[in-house]
Amino acid sequence: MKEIKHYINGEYVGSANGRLFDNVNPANGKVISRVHEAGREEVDAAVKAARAALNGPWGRMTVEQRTAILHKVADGINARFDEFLEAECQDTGKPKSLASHIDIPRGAANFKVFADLIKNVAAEAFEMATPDGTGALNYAVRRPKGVIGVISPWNLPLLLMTWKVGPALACGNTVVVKPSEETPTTTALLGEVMKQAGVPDGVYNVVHGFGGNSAGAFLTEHPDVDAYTFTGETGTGETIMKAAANGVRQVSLELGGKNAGIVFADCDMDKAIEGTLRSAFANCGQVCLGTERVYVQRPIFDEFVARLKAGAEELVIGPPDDERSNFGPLISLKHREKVLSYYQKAVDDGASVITGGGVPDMPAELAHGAWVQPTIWTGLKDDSAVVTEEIFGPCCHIRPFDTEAEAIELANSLPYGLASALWTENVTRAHRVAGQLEAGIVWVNSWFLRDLRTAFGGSKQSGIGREGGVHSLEFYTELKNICVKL
Ligand SMILES: NC(=O)C1=CN([C@@H]2O[C@H](COP(=O)(O)OP(=O)(O)OC[C@H]3O[C@@H](n4cnc5c(N)ncnc54)[C@H](O)[C@@H]3O)[C@@H](O)[C@H]2O)C=CC1
Ligand SMILES: O=C(O)/C=C/C=C(\O)C(=O)O
Repeated sequence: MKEIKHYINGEYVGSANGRLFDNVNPANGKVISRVHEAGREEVDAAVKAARAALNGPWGRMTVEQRTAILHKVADGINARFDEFLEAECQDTGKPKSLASHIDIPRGAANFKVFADLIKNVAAEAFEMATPDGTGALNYAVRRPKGVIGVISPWNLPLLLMTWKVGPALACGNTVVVKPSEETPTTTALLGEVMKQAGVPDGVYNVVHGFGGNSAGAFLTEHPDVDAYTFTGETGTGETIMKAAANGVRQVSLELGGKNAGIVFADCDMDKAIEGTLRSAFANCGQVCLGTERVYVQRPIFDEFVARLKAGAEELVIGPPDDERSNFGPLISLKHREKVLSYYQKAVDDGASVITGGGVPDMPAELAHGAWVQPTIWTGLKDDSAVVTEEIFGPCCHIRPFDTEAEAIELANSLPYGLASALWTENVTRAHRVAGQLEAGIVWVNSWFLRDLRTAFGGSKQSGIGREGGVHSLEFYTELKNICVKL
């Protein structure tokens, strides 16, 4: 059986504690590899290697040298595209048709975009008057923040890990990555690409393991990490923030959501249906930006529900290699238990199940997979847990509304504020409503349309800080002001 080891100081190493855990393909329940679980010893070695590389070859490189290497990393991912695709789809069970268009290309793009950006962002300068009349010049320079702890989730493993590692390295930092225990493979594979691209040893380190009382906690408790970037559940974000408070380390947190879609009667129905189908069901609903609450203006409510139901029932449930499949399993049987508990709760709370609500019949070879049906409900009260809590599954509740003000109030009613999707052909209404939604990202007549230069992150309990474009550079660098008396 294949073993997945830590990548520390440019070498693949096993755990001194001898502990390994299973990596399971959620499409069929088969163990695909055994993964070394890091103890404090490996985490410490990874942080030390990262510190040494920061103070050594990586820290001494010019921006041009560094960014040329990061372009080679992107090229290296593309050169081994099929290997990354296979690994990502085995770990997650997601359709290759999805991962080949989103996960793997974005893995490469995350290095290219930030390598180019760092070369083209100017820092500020201010001339000032002084009492003696000679004046002074203030100018700012950017310096790497240091050793960055990267803790990443399982839903878009390569995409979300490189979304952090790309800009962190472009800015001259070094990293210790703790990928999700569910999806260790592409993060491990990236070590080989880094080595081949000429990234000095110690710049990119990977430790595997779980969260609490394991690699995740050991990393956030390590005193020699300068900042943490995390994507995942809000509760985990709180735990990481508390650990980072020791030593006053900065955090960038992209957390949970319970995103609203608002569909006005003046929308283009075809676009609204297509976009809502993707936002509710893509990646089996395991996208933090996904829509789990859909508010539809009353005159088009029945038609919208009927058409979304028809679309959901046309999804092709199947394993990654099946070219027709556009709907894979959940990440694990454990996660399926959580999702199914909400499916049951919806029924208990009196929902009308428009479609789905259970587990699909699958052929024998997939019977042990974490399959679940795409599900749509109507008729729940606004305070049902199904409508207020992040489920992170392929499901949505649709509720009618009458006025624009009511839709805005409903959308803003929860403590989350990650993303919203708005469907209307009235451009004035689009701007008016978008401006009032309490969310870090608002899509109008689209969903998951990403320009990597834009600010990305959540408001309220959906996160702290923004990444993307110059905002990533803000987080991954320290701005130092130098004041020169002339
Ligand atoms: N992209 C997103 O917004 C994601 C949201 N979730 C949400 O979180 C729920 C639970 O899924 P999990 O995988 O358990 O998410 P999680 O937030 O616990 O895990 C994400 C990452 O954090 C690490 N982690 C967990 N506890 C930690 C700790 N105490 N210290 C340091 N690192 C820690 C995990 O090992 C993993 O690498 C899901 O049902 C979903 O609602 C999960 C994954 C991604
Ligand atoms: O496009 C991105 O950078 C991120 C997309 C999705 C997430 O952040 C998520 O699902 O957590």
